Amino acid sequence: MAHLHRTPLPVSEAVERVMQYKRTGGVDKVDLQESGGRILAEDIAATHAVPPFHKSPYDGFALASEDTMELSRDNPGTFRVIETVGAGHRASRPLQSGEAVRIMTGAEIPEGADCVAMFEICTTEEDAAGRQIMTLKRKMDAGQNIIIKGSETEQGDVLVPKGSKINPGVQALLATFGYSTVMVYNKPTVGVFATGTELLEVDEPLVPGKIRNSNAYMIQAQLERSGAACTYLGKLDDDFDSCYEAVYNALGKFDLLITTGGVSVGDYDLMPDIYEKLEAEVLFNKVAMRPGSVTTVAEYGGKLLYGLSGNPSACYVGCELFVHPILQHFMGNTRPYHTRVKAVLGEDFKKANPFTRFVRGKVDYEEGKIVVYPAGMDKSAVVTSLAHTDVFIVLRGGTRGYSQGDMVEAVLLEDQKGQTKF
Ligand SMILES: Nc1nc2c(c(=O)[nH]1)N[C@H]1C(S)=C(S)[C@@H](COP(=O)(O)OP(=O)(O)OC[C@H]3O[C@@H](n4cnc5c(N)ncnc54)[C@H](O)[C@@H]3O)O[C@H]1N2
Ligand code: MOO
Ligand SMILES: [Mg+2]
Repeated sequence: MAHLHRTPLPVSEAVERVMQYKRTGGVDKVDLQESGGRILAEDIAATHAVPPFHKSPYDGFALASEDTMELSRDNPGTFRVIETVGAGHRASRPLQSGEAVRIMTGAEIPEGADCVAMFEICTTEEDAAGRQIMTLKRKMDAGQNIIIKGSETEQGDVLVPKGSKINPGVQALLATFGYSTVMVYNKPTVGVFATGTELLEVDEPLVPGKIRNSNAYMIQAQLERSGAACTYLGKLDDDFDSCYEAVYNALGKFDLLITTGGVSVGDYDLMPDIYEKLEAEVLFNKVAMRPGSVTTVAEYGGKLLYGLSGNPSACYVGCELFVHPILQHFMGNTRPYHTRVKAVLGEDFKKANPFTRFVRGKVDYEEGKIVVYPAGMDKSAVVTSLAHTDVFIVLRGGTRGYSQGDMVEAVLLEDQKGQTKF
C-alpha cells in the first residue's frame, strides 16, 4: 500500500527527468555492409577527387575541339579512329591532330582530347586500307561532354558529418572513398523481462486464466526499430524473491533494463517494492497521460530501469516516449526525439481527455495533407490496434473530444528524421 498515492507528472517533465540520465555510448568499427541505420562517429571526407580523372559521360568519340572549328553540315571533317577505350581502360598514347578515340561512358579522356562527340552525331566507315574513319559534321566546344576531374567533389571535402544516420546514399559514399569499415556509435544493450504469473510463452497452448506474453516481443521489436540491441531475459512469475533476484542480477549486464507489468498498485504488482529494496531512485511512477500513466522509471547505479505497464497499449506508448530518445542519444543521434507534425484528424474522437492522450493511430497522405486516424479500440488493455499503429495522435489534456477535420499533433513513429526537442 506504500505506493498507492502517486503524483502525476506532466509528460514533458517526465521525459526531461529521464533525459537527465542520458549518456552517449562508445564507438566501434563496423563493416560497410553492416553500417545501415547506424550513426556515424566520424566525419566522412572525400579521400580523393570525384571523378578522379576527366571522364566521358557518353559513348562516342574523344577528339580535339580545335580540329572541329570549321566543321558544318556542308563541310564535314574526317578523323582517324586510333583505338577504342572502354571504361576501366586508358588510351595507349596521346591523341594527335586529326585523330579520334572511340570512347565509352565512364572512360578516361585521352590526353590531347578535350571534347566527346556522341555516337549519334558521328558516322564511321572503313577506308581502303581497312582503317576506321569517323566523319563529323559540326563544331565542338572545348570541354563539351567531359566530366571534369573534381567537378563533383575535391579531396578533403567533408561530405557527411559525424552524428548523421547512415542511409543507402551514405553507404554509396563510404564505398566510393574506400571505407570498408566505418566508425559508428555502439548500439545500447537492453535487457527485457516480462512479469506476470498469467503469462504463457508464444508456443504454449492457451489455458483458462492465462494469456500469451506479447509485450516482450513487442518491446524487443520497438527497441530494434529504435536501433538498440535487445535481449529477452524471459518471463517472471509474480514472486518477490525470484523477481528481485532476476532484476538485480541483470542490472549490471545491460545499458538499460526494462520490465513490463507489475508497476501499478495491485497485490502482485511487485516492481515498486523491488525499486525500494534496491534503493533505486524513482524518477516518477505516474505520468499525466493515457495510456501509460503507470509508467515508472528508476535510476540505479547510473543506469535506467524502466517499469513499463503490463497493459499492451500502455507499454507500447511508454516505450516510444521514454525509451526511444534515450536510445537515440546513446547512439549519438543529435535529433533523438520522434518527429512531430501537424496533421488533420481523419475521424471524430469524442472521448474527453482529462490527461494528454496518445491515441495509437495510422497516418495517411491525402491530396498533400497528412491525415491521421485512430488505429482501433482506444483502451490501455488493447493489443489489436497496435498492429496498425505508426503514429500517436496527441490529444491535449483538459479537452472534451475532437472532431474530424481538427488539426492535431502527430508523433511519427516510423520517420527517420527525428527532432532535437520533445
Ligand atoms: N486500483 C488501481 N488499479 C489500476 C490502476 C490504478 O491506478 N489503480 N492503474 C491501471 C492502469 S492505468 C494500468 S495501465 C494497469 C497497469 O498494470 P501493471 O503495469 O501493474 O501491469 P499488470 O498488472 O502486471 O498487468 C496489467 C494487464 O496487462 C497484462 N499483461 C501484463 N504483462 C503482459 C505481457 N507481457 N503481455 C501481454 N499482456 C500482459 C496483464 O495480464 C493484465 O491484464 O493497472 C491498472 N490498475
Ligand atoms: O497506465 Mo494506464 O495505461 O493509464 O491505462
Ligand atoms: Mg498490475
